[in-house]
Amino acid sequence: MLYEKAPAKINLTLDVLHKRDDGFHEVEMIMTTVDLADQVWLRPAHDGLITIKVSEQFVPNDRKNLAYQAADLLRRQFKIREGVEITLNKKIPVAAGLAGGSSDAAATLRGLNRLWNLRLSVDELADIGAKIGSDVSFCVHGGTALAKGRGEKIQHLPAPPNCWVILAKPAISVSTADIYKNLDLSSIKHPDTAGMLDALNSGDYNKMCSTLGNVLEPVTMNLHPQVVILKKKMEQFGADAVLMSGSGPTVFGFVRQEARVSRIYNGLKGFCKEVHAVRMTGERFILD
Ligand SMILES: C[C@](O)(CO)[C@H](O)COP(=O)(O)OP(=O)(O)OC[C@H]1O[C@@H](n2ccc(N)nc2=O)[C@H](O)[C@@H]1O
Ligand SMILES: Nc1ncnc2c1ncn2[C@@H]1O[C@H](COP(=O)(O)OP(=O)(O)OP(=O)(O)O)[C@@H](O)[C@H]1O
Repeated sequence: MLYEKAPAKINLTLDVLHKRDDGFHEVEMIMTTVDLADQVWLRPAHDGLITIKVSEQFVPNDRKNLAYQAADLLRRQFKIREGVEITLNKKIPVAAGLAGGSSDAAATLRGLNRLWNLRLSVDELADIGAKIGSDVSFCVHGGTALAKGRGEKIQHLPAPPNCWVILAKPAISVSTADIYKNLDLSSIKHPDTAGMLDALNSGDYNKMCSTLGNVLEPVTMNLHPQVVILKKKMEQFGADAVLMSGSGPTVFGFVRQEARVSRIYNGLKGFCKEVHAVRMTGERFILD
């Protein structure tokens, strides 16, 4: 049996440049992995079938699961006869804007590359991942990156300055497609992507805090006022900067002072079930 870690991501920036002819949006976003991760186990199956066992009741255990799609794609492309039993221990909140499903798919690609001895590079795996979902390429690489195109064009960046990240997910589910559909391209307030790149290149914590921005945040907030309330609470409890990740509804806050972490965490726990205090790992997956 083989193990792979599947970490969550957060968006430090998310900008939409325009809508493309294929219906997707051209994005420019800076993402980084955090140390909240699903656990993925892969066991060879000699019956030639792909099966999914998943700890979370609301996550599909059939071909709708992105990890299934990852295995299926690799099997077809490389004409593999063997099957695989994929066990997912979900730790990342589902439908949260944290790329949980995408990261499971990415971990499955990395793991099967080893299990089936395919000798593919990270870039090759990321290209295959792009066929499954826009976030999968980034999740194959991990670390910190600027993603362009649909999200699949990756440029690596230095890890963010060290701090705590408090994640809080309100008890609602958000459909990414719905949020993009409700985005009004004529009224976008673009985030300062260049400023965030400077902040990362110079390791400037305050600049990172002041250049956080996500054009999907007002869209999700408009549909789900709980996100507005959560962001305000996190600011009131003392986070240095707060933003919604991806299409939401998870909100994250940066904190440098250790003493404030438990205050914010405990304060949020009072009315929000899913709260995590994590760190940005900057950990990139490099295959040998
Ligand atoms: C919001 C983000 O998570 C930020 O990282 C991503 O942009 C979305 O990534 P994802 O969930 O992997 O998205 P996909 O599964 O590829 O697409 C879900 C839906 O979101 C919309 N979508 C997604 C990505 C993109 N660049 N433009 C889009 O318009 C499309 O309607 C698509 O049908
Ligand atoms: N392995 C998986 N883990 C979680 N959800 C999955 C998985 N495979 C498919 N799904 C489906 O995908 C939906 C979105 O789940 P996911 O946790 O990936 O969302 P997300 O965090 O918003 O992702 P993203 O940030 O990439 O948009 C779920 O409601 C579920 O039905």
